[in-house]
Parts: sequence; structure tokens; C-alpha cells
Amino acid sequence: ESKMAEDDGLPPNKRNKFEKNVLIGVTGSVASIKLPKLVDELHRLQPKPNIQVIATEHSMHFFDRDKIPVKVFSDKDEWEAWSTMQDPVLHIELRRWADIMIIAPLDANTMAKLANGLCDNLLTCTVRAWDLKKPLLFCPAMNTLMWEHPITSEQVERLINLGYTNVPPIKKTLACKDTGIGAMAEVTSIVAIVKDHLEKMK
Ligand SMILES: CC(C)(CO)[C@@H](O)C(=O)NCCC(=O)N/C=C\S
Repeated sequence: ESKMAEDDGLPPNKRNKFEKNVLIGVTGSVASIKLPKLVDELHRLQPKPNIQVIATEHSMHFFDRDKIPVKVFSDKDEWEAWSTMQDPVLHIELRRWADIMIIAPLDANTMAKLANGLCDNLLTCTVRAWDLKKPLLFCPAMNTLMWEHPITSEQVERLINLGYTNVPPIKKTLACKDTGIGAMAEVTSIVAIVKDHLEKMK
């Protein structure tokens, strides 16, 4: 039994082939406040999926980790899970465990990292090792002025060309009181798209 199975909270292997493993990535956008709602609504899918979360350091500013009912991995976990060559490599274990990955929200900084193959934390390393036969959805969320910057569409295009699925931001009053495009897609829309992908996997 690998060390991983005991103390790192990855659920045991699936009870049946219909059970799916959903990996959520959260980054440093204020839209990460929606993580509890996203987990709750994904848990209502039938059959109930296994959910794990990878949180970047900045994302944890926006939610209380203790109030999330599933395992939330952080960069610290990567280093604590590995000390000798016998130990599992967390980002490889997570990419193997997942059937689908949703990065919600994808902030401007992590978008740029993924569009350029940077892998300087658990989340970006997991994506860098991603199996492109598995769906990866990204939900951009940023200030309108960032969204409208010409570099954003270049990077979104690159992510789409890599095979990832864009769940576009919507127009809303944003955290800085601007109104414009940049708010993360509604959780219900994200969950509906995930449901669709999971059903295609049966
Ligand atoms: C925060 C939330 C989810 C409230 O409905 C919505 O505004 C949103 O996704 N905002 C993300 C973009 C943003 O606000 N950026 C920060 C500075 S403008």
C-alpha cells in the first residue's frame, strides 16, 4: 500500500467503473470564494464523483481550507509526501488519479504559466504532466482590464490549441466594482459542462 493511500487522503480505488475522479484546481482570483459551492454542486452529480482539490498558495487567501469537505492539496503536501525515492510524486499521482480536471478559477498569472509550460508549483506541475486524452477545463477569472489586455486572447488560444477546454468568463460587477467581462462562469454552468464530460466517459 503506497504511503499516499494512507495519509494523503486520496480515496481508495474506485468502487466501480462509473465512479469518476474529479480534480479541481484553484488559483489566486477572488472567484476562489466559490470553491465550497463548486464542491457542493459537483457532489450532487450521480454517481457521486470523488473530488480532490489542488490549491495554489494565493488561492487559499479566498477560502477556509477547513470548511472544504474534501482533501485540499497545497505545495507543502508535495514536499511532505516525498523524502526518498520510494515515495510517490504527488503531481504524478494526482494526474493519474484524475479522470477530469477543472481549473476554476484560472487567474491571469496561472493562465500565463500554463500557456508557457511553466511548472513552479503543485497545480502547474500536475497540468504540465497532464494526460491530454483526459478533459481539462479552465475557467478564467480576472479584472476586465486584464481580460481585455491583448496578451490574454493569445494565451487562451494557446491553451485551446493544447486541447484544454475554455469555460469563458462572464460580465458581472467585479471585486473592484468595475462592471465588465472577467467574472468566472457561474458554478451551475461549470458543473453542467463537467456532467456532460463525465457522461461521455461511461
Ligand atoms: C468574485 C465574483 C465571483 C463575485 O461574483 C466575481 O466578481 C468574479 O468572478 N470575479 C473575478 C474577477 C475579479 O473580480 N477580479 C478582481 C478584481 S476586479
